[in-house]
Amino acid sequence: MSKTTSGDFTKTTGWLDWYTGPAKPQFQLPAGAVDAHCHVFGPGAEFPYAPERKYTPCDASKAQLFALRDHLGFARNVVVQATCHGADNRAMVDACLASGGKARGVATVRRTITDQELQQLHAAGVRGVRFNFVKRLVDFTPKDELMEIAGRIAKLGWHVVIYFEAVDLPQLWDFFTSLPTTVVVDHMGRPDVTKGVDSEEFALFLKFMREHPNVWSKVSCPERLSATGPQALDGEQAAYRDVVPFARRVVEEFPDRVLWGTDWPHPNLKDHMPDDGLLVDFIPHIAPTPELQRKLLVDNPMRLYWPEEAS
Ligand SMILES: O=C(O)/C=C(\CC(=O)C(=O)O)C(=O)O
Repeated sequence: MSKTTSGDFTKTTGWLDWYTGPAKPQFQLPAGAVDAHCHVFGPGAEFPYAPERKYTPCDASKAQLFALRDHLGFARNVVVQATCHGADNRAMVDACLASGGKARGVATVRRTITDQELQQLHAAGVRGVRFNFVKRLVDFTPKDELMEIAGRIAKLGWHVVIYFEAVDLPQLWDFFTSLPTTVVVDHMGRPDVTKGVDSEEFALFLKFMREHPNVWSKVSCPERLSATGPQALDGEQAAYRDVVPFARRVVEEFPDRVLWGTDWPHPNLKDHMPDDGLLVDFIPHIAPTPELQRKLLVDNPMRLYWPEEAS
């Protein structure tokens, strides 16, 4: 059944709604596992979508996110501000506050934010800001504004999450490598997997991580990166095989600097919507040992988002 968008909003034409009734994963997540990349959308009637947004999604509430967390076997979430909410962080903050300490957040902020507002975000559970360079999602923000924000949030012990396409890494390199914080790359910098894991493009990404110990990567979103599938649908236990070598390479070379997340509710997918239970079953293909799984799903996200509890 198609899902709705409440308030004065109409979903973008062709919008794919998140999957209803996901499978129970066959892979059993380690105790304390963190879904370190997911979003909430609205609901629009309560938390209006931003005027500058590039898409209007179906609603995806905090209650629906928490139900998915429990169903899949995660203990915690990191809720990342989605561009459809611009720099209005209220929906993400509301989810963090309602989670009883089980969610932390990544915000989008402008240079006009006051120190007091940053403190309020911190108190709500925000531990990072996201800088988005994907042109179909956001308008350009000057780098001096971003660097100024990075300097301010560094003082709070936060990190910067960056989202970009692989072809843009060379031109963004100098900016990224001068950021003063831990830097977390979304979705491995979106490699073109048809070029192969030994391509120059992916080698540059690995070099970026190798030469900069403050750079981490989310090895998430195979459903976005895959060219040949198979899709995580209909019980498929070996989905997105073309993405596995990329994520596995990153997990094995940088086991202490990787994170994983569902990316629920999967904004802007074009051809299919994955079954989130089967997406979880992707994890042992990229992190084949219990030790790698524990680092990816528990130790690393706890160190970054709940350092006061990390062992
Ligand atoms: O959810 C993601 O990570 C990826 C997105 C959406 C996004 O980043 C956003 O709207 O903020 C994408 O590739 O369209």
